[in-house]
Amino acid sequence: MAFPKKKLQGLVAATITPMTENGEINFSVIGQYVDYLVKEQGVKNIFGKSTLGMSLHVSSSVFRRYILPGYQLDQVIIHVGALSLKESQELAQHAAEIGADGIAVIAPFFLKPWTKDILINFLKEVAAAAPALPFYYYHIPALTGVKIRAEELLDGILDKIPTFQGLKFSDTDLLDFGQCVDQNRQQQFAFLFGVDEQLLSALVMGATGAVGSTYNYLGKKTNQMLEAFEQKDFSLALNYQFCIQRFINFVVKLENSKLKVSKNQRTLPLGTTNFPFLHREDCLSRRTLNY
Ligand SMILES: CC(=O)N[C@@H]([C@@H](O)[C@H](O)[C@H](O)CO)[C@@H](O)CC(=O)C(=O)O
Repeated sequence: MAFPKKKLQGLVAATITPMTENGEINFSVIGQYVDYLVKEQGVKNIFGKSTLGMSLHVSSSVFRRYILPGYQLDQVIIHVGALSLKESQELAQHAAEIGADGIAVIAPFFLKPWTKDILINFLKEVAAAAPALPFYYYHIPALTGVKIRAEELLDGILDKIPTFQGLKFSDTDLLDFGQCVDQNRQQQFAFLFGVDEQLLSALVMGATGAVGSTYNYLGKKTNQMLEAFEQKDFSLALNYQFCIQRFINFVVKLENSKLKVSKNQRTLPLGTTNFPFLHREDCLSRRTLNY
């Protein structure tokens, strides 16, 4: 069985994909990006080929850059979900070759698995293509349209996928999430929550970490919330969560207004902007972060 160097916990940033003006991947800023995450946001794990970073469109070879020695990242998890099993297996093998610390897979979303067994068999085949890598199931039903409950999927999962290491749960169904934790207390699974504005509720339900887009720019603030929670200062933790909620609401409105572009304006594809660097100062105004 594969075990990670250490259990994946704390914050994991879903990576953006830095682009040049010409729409090419901007490899030259990746070092700076990682430095910024580690030193300014206190985030030491990344989730590559994320939903935020246009997962299915970005070549996994980009992530070779993040694994270079000297980058101070604890773990690099690479999402290897794809529409075909073969492609997903190739991505899994590639992730192993480039030295990733784990792989994650979403449910195929075009020809969807309609039972738990079909989904498990798909995941099992992908996991088997990288048998030395910890495997995470990426549950994001709103985007895949696959509504199989995570709790059902996790039932007996180690018999099928011995490398199973945890769940990335990007859904607001806290009952399902809580049941996953409750029914797997004997296991050392990582329970990584993926709805950043609800993280505090998930911590109460037993989340061991979080994967999300906002840790690119709210990592520091969210780490303060984790610290307050750890210290059992729940009132302070709640203040942080509300502050984070207000901020995300502000960013979503800002992004929506940017998407309303006229016919002649050019816009970058979703998730490929250099947003955290461009707007950080504007967004971190006292008004929005006042808690
Ligand atoms: C639907 C979606 O993109 N959810 C985000 C959240 O981090 C989300 O952006 C955040 O909670 C703000 O709504 C993550 O769960 C997704 C993620 O980790 C990824 O990009 O792979």
